[in-house]
Amino acid sequence: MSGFDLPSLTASFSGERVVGPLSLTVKQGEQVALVGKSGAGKSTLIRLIHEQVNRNSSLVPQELGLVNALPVFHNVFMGQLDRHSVWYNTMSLIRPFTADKTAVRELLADLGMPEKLWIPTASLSGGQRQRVAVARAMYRNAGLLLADEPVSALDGPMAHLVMKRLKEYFTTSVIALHDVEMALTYCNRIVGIQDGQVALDDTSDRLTAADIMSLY
Ligand SMILES: Nc1ncnc2c1ncn2[C@@H]1O[C@H](COP(=O)(O)OP(=O)(O)OP(=O)(O)O)[C@@H](O)[C@H]1O
Repeated sequence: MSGFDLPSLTASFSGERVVGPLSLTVKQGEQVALVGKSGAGKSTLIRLIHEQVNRNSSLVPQELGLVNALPVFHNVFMGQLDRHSVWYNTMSLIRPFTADKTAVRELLADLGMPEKLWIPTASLSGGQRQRVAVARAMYRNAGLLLADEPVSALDGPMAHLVMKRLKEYFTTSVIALHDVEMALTYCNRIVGIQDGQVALDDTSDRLTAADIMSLY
């Protein structure tokens, strides 16, 4: 499964509705940017989608979810933990297999940080940590990418490199983005969220930055 059809998405905190009720259908091949002002409900919506599709997605959460005590290799390898036996995962913790080391090193090279394979994750910069979370999602290689501001800590050229890689790697995606130009460049559909509801839904080629800015 890479697309999804979720008819009834809602989320509340302390009895207050912050998302929905709304329905969202994403077809295979759609690369969807979720846009909207801070607090509109984008992260909550990504969490709701992830709860429903779970194992069938590669997730880049805003808070990254890295294990600081482990080197970069192991954090990226975690993307495939549920695909291996307990024995294989334990062996990989102690002495990783060559095929996995090669695959993870190649992913890191694609993201501009090949030399960081054995570096403790705690010692990385914010932008490097964000790319480790992106590499973990790529290593998982599920049909659907769910990403919450995956390039927010990266400088311009690096942000473009990572968005390009994500676009090449995942044919179907839902990505929360603050950068409107980035959304129009790397996604073929724009879904605008306002007060927890869908306020805009169109293909990128029919929208301008000004159309999207009306949400802010
Ligand atoms: N754990 C929580 N407890 C209480 N309220 C929450 C919680 N998480 C989110 N909210 C509320 O839900 C609403 C939507 O938040 P959400 O994080 O989904 O917005 P967002 O569009 O992703 O914002 P941003 O662009 O700043 O990340 C906000 O009003 C927020 O305060």
